Amino acid sequence: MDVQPEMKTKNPWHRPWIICISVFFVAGIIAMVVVAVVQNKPLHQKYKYGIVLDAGSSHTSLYIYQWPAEKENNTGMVQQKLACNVKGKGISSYSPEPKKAGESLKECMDKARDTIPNHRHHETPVYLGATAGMRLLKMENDTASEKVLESVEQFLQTYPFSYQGARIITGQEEGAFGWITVNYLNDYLRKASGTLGALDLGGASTQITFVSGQNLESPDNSIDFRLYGNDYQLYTHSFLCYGKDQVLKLSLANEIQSTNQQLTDNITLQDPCFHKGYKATKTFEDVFNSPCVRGLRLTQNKFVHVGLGDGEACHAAVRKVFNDSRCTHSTCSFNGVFQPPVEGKFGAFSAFYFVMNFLNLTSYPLDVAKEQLARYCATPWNTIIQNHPNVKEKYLSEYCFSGTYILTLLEDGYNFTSKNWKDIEFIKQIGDSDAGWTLGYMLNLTNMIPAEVPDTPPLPYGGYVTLMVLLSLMILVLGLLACKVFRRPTGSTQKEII
Ligand SMILES: Nc1ccn([C@@H]2O[C@H](COP(=O)(O)OP(=O)(O)OP(=O)(O)O)[C@@H](O)[C@H]2O)c(=O)n1
Ligand SMILES: [Ca+2]
Repeated sequence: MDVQPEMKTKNPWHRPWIICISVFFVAGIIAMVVVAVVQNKPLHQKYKYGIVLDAGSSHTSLYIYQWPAEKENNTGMVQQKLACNVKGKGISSYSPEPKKAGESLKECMDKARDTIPNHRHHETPVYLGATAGMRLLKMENDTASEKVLESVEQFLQTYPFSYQGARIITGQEEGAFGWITVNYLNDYLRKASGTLGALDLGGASTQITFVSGQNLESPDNSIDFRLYGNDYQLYTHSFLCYGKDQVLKLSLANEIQSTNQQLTDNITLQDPCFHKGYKATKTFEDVFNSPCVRGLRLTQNKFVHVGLGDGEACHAAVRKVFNDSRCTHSTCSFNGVFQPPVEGKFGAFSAFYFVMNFLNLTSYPLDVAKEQLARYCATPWNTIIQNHPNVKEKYLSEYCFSGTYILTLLEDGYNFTSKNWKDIEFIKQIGDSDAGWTLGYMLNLTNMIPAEVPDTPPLPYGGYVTLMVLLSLMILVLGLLACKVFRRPTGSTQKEII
């Protein structure tokens, strides 16, 4: 019968306050675990947005960028959400009817309005930057370029976004922001170890930008940045008129002028850069209607453009668009422009990529690329059309010329060699974002690339919560163990009870 008092003393759960404390302990732990799980669960992200329109010489593209709202100042957070190609030609082509320049953007702007959540519209900045096509129009006709810009300005302001301006960006900006884009997307800016040079080829201009350890002899070619605590001295140059469409005009004009034929109707231009069997009637105006092409201003007269398909002769013809004379610096690229020797790795994008990718030449050594291109140029026009039934004939006819121009520009112009050719990577996108100047432009204008490294807590938030829960669990277990040890009845007390 004396068993009963012994049981009562040994089982602590019969004491209400112990039950109470235990319930609170367990509830506390459950609460902590729930908080940790909820906090660490990927949040339903709230994004902010920015829109940049790239008004290029050949066409306009609209880009929507997005980034997590609460991580505005963190690095590497901005991504491309949407790219929309505006139908038709570039805005500079609307100079005879400027009103239509603005309206041409409607489809893509409507798409932007539908893509970005309504409650973000009013705070979403919209920028339009125009490049070489508008630079040329401004040179030719300042009033016409103002009217085109006014037209796009007025049109963009009819949308509910935060309009931030439409302007012609400089060649230096185009080069530098392209460099920022590719280095931001590769996450090279926070690391002090190496950056990626940027090569951009458009329809009307081309840019080369890289970090050079050399003394930059010409101030026009030098840009300094301090980004994430690192200083960069960039070499950059933009060659107006050396985009692939303008160079084609330059080259045709050279060839026409060297035929020594009377420039009347129906002269024949035998062109090594077009395929054998290619024949088209073109007007002199098509060739001479640009401020890049000096000399003749013949209007309605026509010529017959006939292909010869001779890669070597094409290379010789393309070389003539570079003027190698008079370099007043220690080293030059071409046309007397200062350029230190190329250094490090390069990303080559826009038409560098479109053309080299079409020709399947993105991953060969220079010598092999030259051989393959010569073979492509020698392929008869009929075969080319049969092999690419879905490519517009105008574009198809120009790839031999464009490929030859790209190899010539890189080797003879920028002085790449077969040794450092492998340092050029032909890229379209990095992750899901297109390589180009637009992202860098927006990052700069929204102050999203700080000069100094932003202060960050030593632990990420999720890690912090997990650590706190683990520590609490450990303290709890230790507490319970301690309770058990201290409450274990000693032999003498047991005896007393018995
Ligand atoms: N898929 C594509 C897209 C474009 N192009 C050609 O590539 C050239 C350059 O295109 P792009 O880089 O878009 O030039 P723009 O930005 O319009 O010109 P710029 O930068 O000189 O203002 C143009 O001749 C265009 O016809 C191409 O061959 N294949
Ligand atoms: Ca461009």
